Amino acid sequence: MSDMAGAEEAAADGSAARWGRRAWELLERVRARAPLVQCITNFVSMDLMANVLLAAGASPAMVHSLREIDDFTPRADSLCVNIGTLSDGWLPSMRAAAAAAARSSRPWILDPVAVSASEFRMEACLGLVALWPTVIRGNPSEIIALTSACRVHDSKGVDSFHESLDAVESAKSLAQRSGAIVAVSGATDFITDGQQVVAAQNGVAMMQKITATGCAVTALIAAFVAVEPSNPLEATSCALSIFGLAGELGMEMANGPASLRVHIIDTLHGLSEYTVASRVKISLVS
Ligand SMILES: Nc1ncnc2c1ncn2[C@@H]1O[C@H](COP(=O)(O)OP(=O)(O)O)[C@@H](O)[C@H]1O
Ligand SMILES: Cc1ncsc1CCOP(=O)(O)O
Ligand SMILES: [Mg+2]
Repeated sequence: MSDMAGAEEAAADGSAARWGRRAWELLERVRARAPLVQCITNFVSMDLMANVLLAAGASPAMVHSLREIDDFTPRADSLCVNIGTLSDGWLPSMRAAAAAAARSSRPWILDPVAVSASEFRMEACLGLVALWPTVIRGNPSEIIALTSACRVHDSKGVDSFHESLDAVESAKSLAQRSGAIVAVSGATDFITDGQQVVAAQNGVAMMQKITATGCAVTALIAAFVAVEPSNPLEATSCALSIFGLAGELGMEMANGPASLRVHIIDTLHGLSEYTVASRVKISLVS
């Protein structure tokens, strides 16, 4: 091996080791502090989202009545807003909670589920993006559609019909315009602040066959950002990688999507320092 190749490998190893330690540090912080994560989310995802947050050590609360926002949102450590089953009744709560979180300097995270499915969803999301989300996490089709503010008529609803790499430029542009960290999930998750791009490469394809895994990882990001609000780029990258790692290890015991769902929750609960430090795959792309 040449000196240069050796130095590059050492640098890559050093960076991988640093991300492994960082992911463990933030998971430990979530376990120690049990951040209260307010979730205004779709009916499909409520159970998985709450269980993923609990398994990671956070404290979920599905609180969505407009009449509770002023009392509750400023006391939560972070807020997760998910438009998966959007209705006229819930949109004012989402707006009020996002504004309350921003006012009380609490991080809040947006999941623009199926944003291109209707004019109603797109307008709602654009309005929410204007309320300064800390992070926006979507699948590639959602991030591309939201960035161009366009309705894609061959949309597949909540599932993506693009690869995550296809959405990196859109993600950068959305991050620059919104001031949010933007995360695109997929075989490789890409996370950007509009300048730097980080890749998180844990996960298994079977995770796409379980409804609400995307919603659940967005809530996990909310928990990680709650304990590391000053560096949402790193917190988001670590949350995505840890969730993917739970998927990888869970898949070793699973027979299909239903048992994988259970094993993801169990694995997340039991992750050890050694496993996280040695298996997290995060790298700076640019
Ligand atoms: N092909 C894949 N290989 C590995 N992990 C994947 C793959 N597709 C999605 N994931 C993971 O599954 C989770 C949900 O992502 P995704 O399916 O893109 O979101 P959504 O459910 O919102 O469409 C993420 O943690 C992501 O990293
Ligand atoms: C099936 C479905 N329909 C409305 S919301 C929802 C869940 C979407 O979950 P995810 O975005 O994590 O796949
Ligand atoms: Mg989704």
